Amino acid sequence: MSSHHRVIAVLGAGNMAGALAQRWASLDPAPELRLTTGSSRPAWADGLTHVSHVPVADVPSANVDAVAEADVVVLGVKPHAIVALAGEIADALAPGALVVSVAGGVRLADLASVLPAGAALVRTMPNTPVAVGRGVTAFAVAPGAPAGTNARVHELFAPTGAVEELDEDLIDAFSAVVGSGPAYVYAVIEAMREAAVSQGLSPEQAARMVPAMIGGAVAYLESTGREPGDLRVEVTSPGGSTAAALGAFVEHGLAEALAAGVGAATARARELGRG
Ligand SMILES: NC(=O)C1=CN([C@@H]2O[C@H](COP(=O)(O)OP(=O)(O)OC[C@H]3O[C@@H](n4cnc5c(N)ncnc54)[C@H](OP(=O)(O)O)[C@@H]3O)[C@@H](O)[C@H]2O)C=CC1
Ligand SMILES: O=C(O)[C@@H]1CCC=N1
Repeated sequence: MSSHHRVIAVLGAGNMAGALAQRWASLDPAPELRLTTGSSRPAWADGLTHVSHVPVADVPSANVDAVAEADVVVLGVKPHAIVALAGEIADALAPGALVVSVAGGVRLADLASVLPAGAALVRTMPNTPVAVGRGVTAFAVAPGAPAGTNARVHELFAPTGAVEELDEDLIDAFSAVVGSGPAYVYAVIEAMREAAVSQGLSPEQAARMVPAMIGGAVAYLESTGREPGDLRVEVTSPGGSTAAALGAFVEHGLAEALAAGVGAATARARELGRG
């Protein structure tokens, strides 16, 4: 990480922004990280000398204090609270500070309206695997942001996994697939574990085997570059046991269920953005 990002303030270091902060805290050299929360304590930061934490319940000016001379300011609170938070810290921002929203649904124009004109503002949609450097993040840069803002975002997010610029109008759809996606995968893992146990495997065996199977399937897909449909056919002997399972998936509407879920998430993100 270059000298551009020496001090990172993470305001609202909860599940998502805290996952980003954990990744940045693990870098060598690590930036100085200043975390704020409402009242909760991010236990992962205990004992890390380059990470400070102040809850606003203890120090009402914690957000404004954390922003002073910060190179990057991450706004990590819930969508309904983010515009007020941006307004709260607007006057305290260092000139040129990169302001990063992670809020679902909330549009750049709404954030820009409370920040200094020409602020280096970006809207991002990360996912929680950023904590281990395997996230997938999309971002859109505010129209009035300085040239070079895009490169700063790439540099900041490079250690967290994949990152790509996306038209702001597509970020809600990206959120519904990739931002929320880890939850879908964990729901599948939970259901597969239950199914395994109902067929007689022990809970411990299922807990070990199911994630290893999913990791292996994804690694095989990625390392061969083959199409998932092709790899599916490779497993599915005509008239065999996999075909029986895939037939049951069609009968029970697996593809329709996934499409309905992604549609519902996109619609809900748009609603959240409207407040
Ligand atoms: N979870 C995810 O996978 C993803 C979430 N997002 C977005 O991230 C944002 C946060 O979601 P998530 O991390 O899940 O929620 P969390 O509740 O875990 O995080 C919100 C954080 O904000 C803190 N907070 C509340 N009020 C203030 C305040 N006035 N000043 C400073 N901090 C405050 C909370 O502290 P306390 O708990 O003590 O009140 C908490 O640490 C949302 O906008 C969401 O859309 C985006 C992508 C993925
Ligand atoms: O559930 C949410 O609203 C957020 C956005 C994407 C993932 N979590």
